[in-house]
Amino acid sequence: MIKARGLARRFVARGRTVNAVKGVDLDVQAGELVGFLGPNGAGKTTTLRMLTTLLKPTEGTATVAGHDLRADPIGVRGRIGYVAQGGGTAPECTVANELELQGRLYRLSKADAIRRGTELADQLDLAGLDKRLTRTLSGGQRRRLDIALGLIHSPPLIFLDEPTTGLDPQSRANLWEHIRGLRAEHGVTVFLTTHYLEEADALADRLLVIDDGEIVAEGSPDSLKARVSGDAVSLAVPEGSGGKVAEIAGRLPGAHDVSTVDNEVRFRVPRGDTAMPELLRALDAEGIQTQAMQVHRPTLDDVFLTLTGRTLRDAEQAETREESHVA
Ligand SMILES: Nc1ncnc2c1ncn2[C@@H]1O[C@H](COP(=O)(O)OP(=O)(O)OP(=O)(O)O)[C@@H](O)[C@H]1O
Repeated sequence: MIKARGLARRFVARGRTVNAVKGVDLDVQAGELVGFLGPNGAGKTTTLRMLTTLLKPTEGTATVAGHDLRADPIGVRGRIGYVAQGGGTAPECTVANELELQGRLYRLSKADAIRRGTELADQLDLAGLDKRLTRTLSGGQRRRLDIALGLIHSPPLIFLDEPTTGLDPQSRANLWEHIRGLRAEHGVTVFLTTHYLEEADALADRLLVIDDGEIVAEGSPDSLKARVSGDAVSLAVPEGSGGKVAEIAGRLPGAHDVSTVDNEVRFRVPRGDTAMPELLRALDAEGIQTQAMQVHRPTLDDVFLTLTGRTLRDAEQAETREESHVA
Protein backbone atom coordinates (compact mmCIF):
# COMPACT_ATOMS: atom_id res chain seq x y z
CA MET A 1 0.00 0.00 0.00
CA ILE A 2 2.98 2.29 0.66
CA LYS A 3 6.47 1.79 -0.69
CA ALA A 4 8.97 4.60 -0.20
CA ARG A 5 12.66 4.60 -0.95
CA GLY A 6 15.16 7.20 0.15
CA LEU A 7 12.50 9.79 0.92
CA ALA A 8 14.21 12.96 2.12
CA ARG A 9 13.24 16.56 2.80
CA ARG A 10 15.49 19.49 3.51
CA PHE A 11 14.31 22.91 4.66
CA VAL A 12 16.29 26.09 4.53
CA ALA A 13 15.02 28.56 7.11
CA ARG A 14 16.75 31.70 8.37
CA GLY A 15 19.99 30.68 6.67
CA ARG A 16 19.95 27.35 8.47
CA THR A 17 19.51 24.03 6.67
CA VAL A 18 17.36 21.45 8.43
CA ASN A 19 17.49 17.88 7.17
CA ALA A 20 14.06 17.04 8.56
CA VAL A 21 13.85 13.61 6.88
CA LYS A 22 17.05 11.90 5.79
CA GLY A 23 16.31 9.12 3.34
CA VAL A 24 13.48 7.03 4.72
CA ASP A 25 12.53 3.60 3.32
CA LEU A 26 9.16 2.26 4.29
CA ASP A 27 6.76 -0.49 3.28
CA VAL A 28 3.18 -0.80 4.45
CA GLN A 29 0.99 -3.72 3.37
CA ALA A 30 -2.76 -3.48 2.75
CA GLY A 31 -4.72 -3.98 5.96
CA GLU A 32 -1.92 -3.04 8.33
CA LEU A 33 -2.20 -0.58 11.22
CA VAL A 34 1.23 0.98 11.33
CA GLY A 35 2.46 3.48 13.91
CA PHE A 36 5.14 6.03 13.16
CA LEU A 37 6.65 6.76 16.58
CA GLY A 38 9.18 9.42 17.44
CA PRO A 39 9.73 12.49 19.60
CA ASN A 40 8.54 15.96 18.59
CA GLY A 41 10.63 17.22 15.71
CA ALA A 42 11.77 13.74 14.62
CA GLY A 43 10.34 14.16 11.12
CA LYS A 44 6.98 12.38 11.38
CA THR A 45 4.76 15.16 10.03
CA THR A 46 7.23 15.99 7.28
CA THR A 47 7.22 12.34 6.14
CA LEU A 48 3.44 12.24 6.29
CA ARG A 49 3.10 15.45 4.32
CA MET A 50 5.37 14.01 1.63
CA LEU A 51 3.44 10.73 1.46
CA THR A 52 0.16 12.63 1.15
CA THR A 53 1.49 14.89 -1.68
CA LEU A 54 1.35 18.07 0.45
CA LEU A 55 5.11 18.52 0.38
CA LYS A 56 7.57 17.71 -2.40
CA PRO A 57 10.40 15.39 -1.37
CA THR A 58 13.89 16.77 -1.92
CA GLU A 59 14.96 13.24 -2.82
CA GLY A 60 13.48 9.77 -3.08
CA THR A 61 10.55 7.95 -4.60
CA ALA A 62 7.30 6.50 -3.34
CA THR A 63 4.23 4.64 -4.49
CA VAL A 64 1.17 5.33 -2.34
CA ALA A 65 -2.09 3.39 -2.79
CA GLY A 66 -0.94 2.24 -6.21
CA HIS A 67 0.07 5.66 -7.61
CA ASP A 68 3.48 7.22 -8.02
CA LEU A 69 3.92 10.17 -5.68
CA ARG A 70 5.81 12.35 -8.14
CA ALA A 71 4.23 11.29 -11.44
CA ASP A 72 0.63 11.04 -10.29
CA PRO A 73 -0.06 13.06 -7.12
CA ILE A 74 -3.72 13.48 -8.07
CA GLY A 75 -4.07 9.71 -8.32
CA VAL A 76 -2.59 9.42 -4.83
CA ARG A 77 -4.93 12.08 -3.42
CA GLY A 78 -8.02 10.33 -4.72
CA ARG A 79 -7.08 7.09 -2.97
CA ILE A 80 -6.01 8.32 0.46
CA GLY A 81 -7.53 10.07 3.43
CA TYR A 82 -5.48 12.51 5.49
CA VAL A 83 -6.33 13.82 8.92
CA ALA A 84 -3.95 16.60 9.88
CA GLN A 85 -2.83 17.46 13.39
CA GLY A 86 -5.59 19.57 14.88
CA GLY A 87 -8.00 18.82 12.03
CA GLY A 88 -9.70 21.46 9.95
CA THR A 89 -13.40 21.73 10.69
CA ALA A 90 -15.11 25.11 10.30
CA PRO A 91 -16.44 26.16 13.73
CA GLU A 92 -19.72 27.63 12.48
CA CYS A 93 -20.64 24.70 10.24
CA THR A 94 -22.89 21.86 11.35
CA VAL A 95 -21.67 18.28 11.43
CA ALA A 96 -24.04 17.28 8.62
CA ASN A 97 -22.96 20.25 6.46
CA GLU A 98 -19.27 19.50 6.94
CA LEU A 99 -19.77 15.89 5.87
CA GLU A 100 -21.91 16.81 2.89
CA LEU A 101 -19.52 19.55 1.75
CA GLN A 102 -16.55 17.23 2.02
CA GLY A 103 -18.41 14.60 -0.03
CA ARG A 104 -19.23 17.19 -2.68
CA LEU A 105 -15.55 18.26 -2.78
CA TYR A 106 -14.78 14.67 -3.66
CA ARG A 107 -17.41 14.88 -6.40
CA LEU A 108 -20.03 12.69 -4.78
CA SER A 109 -23.60 13.56 -5.77
CA LYS A 110 -25.58 15.38 -3.06
CA ALA A 111 -27.56 12.21 -2.30
CA ASP A 112 -24.41 10.08 -2.13
CA ALA A 113 -22.61 12.66 0.04
CA ILE A 114 -25.52 12.66 2.52
CA ARG A 115 -25.76 8.87 2.48
CA ARG A 116 -22.00 8.42 3.03
CA GLY A 117 -21.99 11.12 5.73
CA THR A 118 -24.76 9.33 7.63
CA GLU A 119 -22.96 6.01 7.28
CA LEU A 120 -19.73 7.47 8.68
CA ALA A 121 -21.56 9.30 11.47
CA ASP A 122 -23.01 5.94 12.56
CA GLN A 123 -19.68 4.21 12.25
CA LEU A 124 -17.80 6.84 14.28
CA ASP A 125 -20.41 7.35 16.97
CA LEU A 126 -21.54 10.76 15.76
CA ALA A 127 -25.15 9.82 15.05
CA GLY A 128 -27.61 12.37 16.41
CA LEU A 129 -25.06 15.20 16.28
CA ASP A 130 -25.80 16.19 12.69
CA LYS A 131 -27.34 19.59 13.54
CA ARG A 132 -24.66 20.56 16.06
CA LEU A 133 -22.17 23.30 15.17
CA THR A 134 -18.71 21.76 15.12
CA ARG A 135 -17.44 24.30 17.68
CA THR A 136 -19.83 22.81 20.24
CA LEU A 137 -18.40 19.27 19.90
CA SER A 138 -16.14 17.73 22.53
CA GLY A 139 -12.49 17.13 21.64
CA GLY A 140 -13.12 13.43 21.03
CA GLN A 141 -16.21 14.07 18.89
CA ARG A 142 -14.29 16.61 16.81
CA ARG A 143 -11.45 14.15 16.21
CA ARG A 144 -13.97 11.51 15.13
CA LEU A 145 -15.54 14.03 12.78
CA ASP A 146 -12.07 14.81 11.36
CA ILE A 147 -11.63 11.10 10.68
CA ALA A 148 -15.09 10.83 9.11
CA LEU A 149 -14.19 13.73 6.78
CA GLY A 150 -10.96 11.93 5.83
CA LEU A 151 -12.95 8.81 4.94
CA ILE A 152 -15.80 10.42 2.97
CA HIS A 153 -14.50 9.17 -0.40
CA SER A 154 -13.96 5.61 0.96
CA PRO A 155 -10.17 5.58 0.59
CA PRO A 156 -8.42 2.25 1.23
CA LEU A 157 -5.63 4.07 3.12
CA ILE A 158 -5.84 6.77 5.79
CA PHE A 159 -3.06 8.85 7.34
CA LEU A 160 -3.69 10.17 10.84
CA ASP A 161 -1.25 12.73 12.23
CA GLU A 162 -1.14 12.57 16.04
CA PRO A 163 -4.83 11.64 16.20
CA THR A 164 -5.26 11.74 19.98
CA THR A 165 -3.08 14.70 20.96
CA GLY A 166 -4.93 16.89 23.47
CA LEU A 167 -7.58 14.29 24.35
CA ASP A 168 -8.21 13.09 27.88
CA PRO A 169 -7.34 9.42 28.58
CA GLN A 170 -10.95 8.23 28.24
CA SER A 171 -11.52 9.93 24.88
CA ARG A 172 -8.15 8.67 23.73
CA ALA A 173 -9.05 5.05 24.55
CA ASN A 174 -12.40 5.55 22.82
CA LEU A 175 -10.70 6.87 19.68
CA TRP A 176 -8.31 3.90 19.70
CA GLU A 177 -11.36 1.61 19.51
CA HIS A 178 -12.63 3.51 16.49
CA ILE A 179 -9.25 3.40 14.78
CA ARG A 180 -9.04 -0.35 15.38
CA GLY A 181 -12.56 -0.64 13.94
CA LEU A 182 -11.56 1.13 10.72
CA ARG A 183 -9.14 -1.65 10.01
CA ALA A 184 -10.99 -4.61 11.54
CA GLU A 185 -14.48 -3.86 10.26
CA HIS A 186 -13.84 -1.76 7.18
CA GLY A 187 -10.48 -3.04 5.95
CA VAL A 188 -8.89 0.43 5.88
CA THR A 189 -5.09 0.50 6.04
CA VAL A 190 -4.05 2.96 8.74
CA PHE A 191 -0.78 4.84 9.01
CA LEU A 192 -0.61 7.07 12.07
CA THR A 193 2.01 9.18 13.76
CA THR A 194 2.31 9.45 17.49
CA HIS A 195 4.72 10.45 20.19
CA TYR A 196 2.71 8.62 22.85
CA LEU A 197 4.36 5.36 23.83
CA GLU A 198 1.14 3.85 25.20
CA GLU A 199 -0.67 4.68 22.00
CA ALA A 200 2.00 3.06 19.84
CA ASP A 201 1.98 0.03 22.11
CA ALA A 202 -1.80 -0.36 22.32
CA LEU A 203 -2.72 0.36 18.76
CA ALA A 204 -0.11 -0.53 16.17
CA ASP A 205 0.59 -3.97 14.67
CA ARG A 206 3.92 -2.66 13.57
CA LEU A 207 5.96 0.37 14.50
CA LEU A 208 8.48 2.43 12.64
CA VAL A 209 10.58 4.37 15.12
CA ILE A 210 11.98 7.63 13.79
CA ASP A 211 14.60 9.82 15.41
CA ASP A 212 16.26 12.87 13.92
CA GLY A 213 14.92 12.17 10.42
CA GLU A 214 15.97 8.52 10.28
CA ILE A 215 14.15 5.27 10.94
CA VAL A 216 16.05 3.65 13.78
CA ALA A 217 13.92 0.52 14.29
CA GLU A 218 10.98 -1.34 12.93
CA GLY A 219 8.84 -4.23 14.21
CA SER A 220 5.86 -5.15 16.35
CA PRO A 221 5.79 -3.48 19.78
CA ASP A 222 6.60 -6.87 21.39
CA SER A 223 9.47 -7.67 19.06
CA LEU A 224 10.96 -4.23 19.68
CA LYS A 225 10.67 -4.69 23.42
CA ALA A 226 12.31 -8.10 23.14
CA ARG A 227 15.40 -6.32 21.81
CA VAL A 228 15.92 -4.68 25.17
CA SER A 229 17.84 -7.24 27.10
CA GLY A 230 15.75 -8.22 30.05
CA ASP A 231 13.56 -6.87 32.79
CA ALA A 232 14.83 -4.06 34.99
CA VAL A 233 14.88 -4.98 38.69
CA SER A 234 15.46 -2.61 41.58
CA LEU A 235 15.77 -3.60 45.24
CA ALA A 236 15.82 -1.36 48.28
CA VAL A 237 18.23 -3.02 50.71
CA PRO A 238 19.36 -2.37 54.30
CA GLU A 239 22.13 0.15 54.91
CA GLY A 240 25.56 -1.33 54.20
CA SER A 241 24.31 -4.47 52.41
CA GLY A 242 24.34 -3.08 48.83
CA GLY A 243 27.68 -4.69 47.88
CA LYS A 244 26.65 -8.14 49.08
CA VAL A 245 23.21 -7.94 47.42
CA ALA A 246 24.80 -6.81 44.14
CA GLU A 247 27.19 -9.78 44.30
CA ILE A 248 24.32 -12.24 44.87
CA ALA A 249 22.16 -10.66 42.17
CA GLY A 250 25.07 -10.80 39.74
CA ARG A 251 25.12 -14.60 40.13
CA LEU A 252 21.56 -15.02 38.80
CA PRO A 253 21.54 -16.65 35.35
CA GLY A 254 21.73 -13.92 32.69
CA ALA A 255 21.97 -11.03 35.20
CA HIS A 256 23.85 -7.99 33.92
CA ASP A 257 24.25 -4.22 34.34
CA VAL A 258 24.34 -4.59 38.13
CA SER A 259 24.76 -1.29 39.94
CA THR A 260 24.38 0.02 43.48
CA VAL A 261 23.34 3.58 44.28
CA ASP A 262 22.91 4.44 47.96
CA ASN A 263 20.75 1.61 49.31
CA GLU A 264 19.32 0.58 45.98
CA VAL A 265 20.60 -2.27 43.85
CA ARG A 266 19.61 -2.36 40.18
CA PHE A 267 20.21 -4.96 37.53
CA ARG A 268 18.72 -6.54 34.43
CA VAL A 269 17.75 -10.16 34.12
CA PRO A 270 15.98 -12.06 31.30
CA ARG A 271 12.84 -12.95 33.33
CA GLY A 272 12.43 -10.90 36.48
CA ASP A 273 9.38 -12.80 37.70
CA THR A 274 11.10 -16.21 37.72
CA ALA A 275 14.45 -14.90 38.98
CA MET A 276 12.98 -13.17 42.05
CA PRO A 277 12.15 -16.23 44.22
CA GLU A 278 15.69 -17.54 43.71
CA LEU A 279 17.18 -14.18 44.62
CA LEU A 280 15.02 -13.82 47.71
CA ARG A 281 16.02 -17.30 48.90
CA ALA A 282 19.71 -16.48 48.40
CA LEU A 283 19.34 -13.19 50.29
CA ASP A 284 17.42 -14.91 53.06
CA ALA A 285 20.24 -17.45 53.46
CA GLU A 286 22.57 -14.47 54.05
CA GLY A 287 20.13 -12.96 56.54
CA ILE A 288 19.37 -9.95 54.29
CA GLN A 289 15.80 -8.65 54.20
CA THR A 290 14.92 -6.54 51.17
CA GLN A 291 12.71 -3.55 51.95
CA ALA A 292 11.10 -3.04 48.54
CA MET A 293 11.39 -4.61 45.15
CA GLN A 294 10.26 -3.56 41.67
CA VAL A 295 10.38 -5.47 38.40
CA HIS A 296 9.78 -3.53 35.18
CA ARG A 297 9.04 -5.22 31.88
CA PRO A 298 10.83 -3.32 29.10
CA THR A 299 8.78 -0.47 27.68
CA LEU A 300 9.00 1.21 24.29
CA ASP A 301 10.86 4.01 26.08
CA ASP A 302 13.54 1.46 27.03
CA VAL A 303 13.64 0.49 23.35
CA PHE A 304 14.14 4.11 22.37
CA LEU A 305 16.82 4.50 25.05
CA THR A 306 18.64 1.38 23.86
CA LEU A 307 18.53 2.56 20.26
CA THR A 308 19.38 6.22 20.71
CA GLY A 309 20.90 6.59 24.18
CA ARG A 310 18.08 9.01 25.13
CA THR A 311 14.56 8.53 26.41
CA LEU A 312 11.71 9.80 24.28
CA ARG A 313 11.08 12.52 26.88
CA ASP A 314 14.73 13.67 26.83
CA ALA A 315 14.56 13.83 23.04
CA GLU A 316 11.40 15.97 23.18
CA GLN A 317 12.87 18.33 25.74
CA ALA A 318 16.00 18.75 23.61
CA GLU A 319 13.81 19.62 20.60
CA THR A 320 11.78 22.13 22.65
CA ARG A 321 15.01 23.78 23.90
CA GLU A 322 16.35 23.95 20.35
CA GLU A 323 13.12 25.49 19.07
CA SER A 324 12.99 28.16 21.79
CA HIS A 325 16.66 28.88 21.09
CA VAL A 326 15.93 29.39 17.36
CA ALA A 327 12.85 31.50 18.14
N1 LIG B 1 8.64 24.40 6.96
C1 LIG B 1 9.70 24.14 7.72
N2 LIG B 1 10.79 24.97 7.70
C2 LIG B 1 11.88 24.70 8.45
N3 LIG B 1 12.00 23.64 9.27
C3 LIG B 1 10.96 22.79 9.35
C4 LIG B 1 9.75 23.00 8.58
N4 LIG B 1 8.89 21.98 8.87
C5 LIG B 1 9.51 21.19 9.75
N5 LIG B 1 10.75 21.68 10.05
C6 LIG B 1 11.75 21.08 10.98
O1 LIG B 1 11.94 19.74 10.59
C7 LIG B 1 12.07 18.90 11.72
C8 LIG B 1 11.01 17.81 11.66
O2 LIG B 1 9.72 18.39 11.90
P1 LIG B 1 8.37 17.53 11.89
O3 LIG B 1 7.23 18.47 12.08
O4 LIG B 1 8.34 16.65 10.71
O5 LIG B 1 8.56 16.63 13.17
P2 LIG B 1 7.49 15.73 13.92
O6 LIG B 1 8.18 14.46 14.27
O7 LIG B 1 6.26 15.61 13.14
O8 LIG B 1 7.21 16.54 15.23
P3 LIG B 1 5.78 16.95 15.87
O9 LIG B 1 5.33 15.74 16.57
O10 LIG B 1 6.17 18.05 16.80
O11 LIG B 1 4.90 17.40 14.76
C9 LIG B 1 11.98 19.81 12.93
O12 LIG B 1 13.29 20.15 13.33
C10 LIG B 1 11.22 21.00 12.41
O13 LIG B 1 11.56 22.16 13.16
